Amino acid sequence: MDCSGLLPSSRLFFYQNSRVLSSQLTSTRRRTRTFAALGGDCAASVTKDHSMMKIPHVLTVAGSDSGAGAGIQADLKACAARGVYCSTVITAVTAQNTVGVQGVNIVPEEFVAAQLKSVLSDMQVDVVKTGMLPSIELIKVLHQSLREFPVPALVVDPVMVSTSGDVLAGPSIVSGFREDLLSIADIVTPNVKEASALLGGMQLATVADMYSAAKLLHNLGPRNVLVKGGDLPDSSDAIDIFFDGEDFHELRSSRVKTRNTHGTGCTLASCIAAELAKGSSMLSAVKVAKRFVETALDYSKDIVIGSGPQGPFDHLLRLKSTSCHSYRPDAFSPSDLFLYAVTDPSMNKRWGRSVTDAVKAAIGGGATIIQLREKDTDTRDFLEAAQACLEICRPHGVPLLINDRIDVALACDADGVHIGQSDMPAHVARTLLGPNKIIGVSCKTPEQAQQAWIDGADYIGCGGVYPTNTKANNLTVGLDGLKTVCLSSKLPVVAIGGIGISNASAVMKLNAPNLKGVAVVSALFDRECVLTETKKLHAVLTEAKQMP
Ligand SMILES: Cc1ncc(COP(=O)(O)OP(=O)(O)O)c(N)n1
Ligand SMILES: Cc1nc(C(=O)O)sc1CCOP(=O)(O)O
Ligand SMILES: [Mg+2]
Repeated sequence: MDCSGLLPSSRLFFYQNSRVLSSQLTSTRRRTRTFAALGGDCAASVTKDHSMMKIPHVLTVAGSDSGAGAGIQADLKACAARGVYCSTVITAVTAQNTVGVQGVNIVPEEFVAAQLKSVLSDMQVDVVKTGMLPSIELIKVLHQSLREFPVPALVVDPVMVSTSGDVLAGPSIVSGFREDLLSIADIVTPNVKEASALLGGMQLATVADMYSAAKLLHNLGPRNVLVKGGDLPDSSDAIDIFFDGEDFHELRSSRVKTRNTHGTGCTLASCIAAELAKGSSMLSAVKVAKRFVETALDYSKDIVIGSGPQGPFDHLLRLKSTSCHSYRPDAFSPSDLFLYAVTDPSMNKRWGRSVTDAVKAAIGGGATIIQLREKDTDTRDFLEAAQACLEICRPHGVPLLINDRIDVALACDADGVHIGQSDMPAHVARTLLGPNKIIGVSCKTPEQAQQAWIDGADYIGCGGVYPTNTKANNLTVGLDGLKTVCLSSKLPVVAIGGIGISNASAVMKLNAPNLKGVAVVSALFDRECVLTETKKLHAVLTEAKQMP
């Protein structure tokens, strides 16, 4: 639904420009990849043809953290890690370390206005991201500057309290956010405490409360809302609720056990801004950002900086990792394996649907990853189908993998491949695909699982858990075989073979280590309504996951 007719004029400007942004930046995105591959800033300076090269640009309007874990410093590092240029407007200078905040010096309004003018009047900013805005007056200054120099998108991180519990903006700031910023924000990213403050003290104790808060916050005007549940007690996952005004998405990542969480909120919002600047859809930007934070926290969980209770983490891990198991920023999150839909051309033909309709319906029902297993399809048709399916998957942030055909994956820039023991060896696929693509390998034994890990795979598919008619002469390993492989695997595992609504729960309740989800073909695609069957399977898996 297009509601732009109902919006105040300044908001209309943001909307129109946001729409332009993604198409404008499609070509920029490709250049960004080359830019990153060549090694960041140097690539720009060695460009020989001097043709105009627009680099995605985020302006952060936030406070300085002397300890450099959060604030402006986190934003700069996050944008650098995501390959995006970042300019800075400093609203306050804090004396801060891993113990807490020792002092705050607010920058005078006129000087914040001067910084905003300097950047916005000269540079082509794609996204403004806000952090610490310590007074209502500063919010008004920002609002006025954005009227004068409109930008394509605005990410509002409503910072009020630091991770150490120190107050960075008083309660009166809430009215500033509500009156001047939320109505022009493309996304607002409060944690539960901030969401509660923005909603007048509403109690937020459960995931259900987060859903209600997301809806209520959306009513205040932002185009999208992300309520972050990292502070909710009693949850093994970090659960965030994303709401775009029509659909909710429950986004999960594993909760990393570490003291080094200072600056996660700033980093997440900056990553969202960076991905938007590169041309991503909002949901995809949020998913990539969440994955980046999870990976950076995991990478940094044991580092020691400072002696206080809240340490910073390391944003620039990518520059330091060299092994084939090193961090790959755009790759893969194990939670993607939750509901893995694998297509089959003969089944889709039997039910009179195209592969694109099948993929659309599977995603609509909650599939978290798609594999195109188009056996016996002509290469040209396979490539066309893959390109069309990528257009469907990308806006939803759902990875698309290609079965067997590395050439097809390379040709359409798919997110990765799934290969078996008689396909190309995984280490060769890794060499061909590079570090940023997802590689899954079929394994029936612990030895194969070990080899997949050595070869640089991202996950393994283990089956057949039950007998199947979909793959001829397939060896059934059973639940016991699955458990044995899961116990030995260093990689996340997805179970496959004869799995459907009636037995998915039994598979998940094995509670085998590393088992992240189920992969299914016939239970989704050899049915009349893919959407209904996917929704049913999603519900079964969600319930099984919640069982102790
Ligand atoms: C998720 C997943 N697991 C296993 C397979 C089987 O792959 P492979 O052994 O290469 O057999 P084919 O699918 O190529 O017949 C899979 N496709 N996906
Ligand atoms: C493609 C495939 N691989 C398997 C393995 O055991 O590695 S079983 C399988 C077919 C899975 O189809 P369905 O969900 O219809 O049983
Ligand atoms: Mg294969």
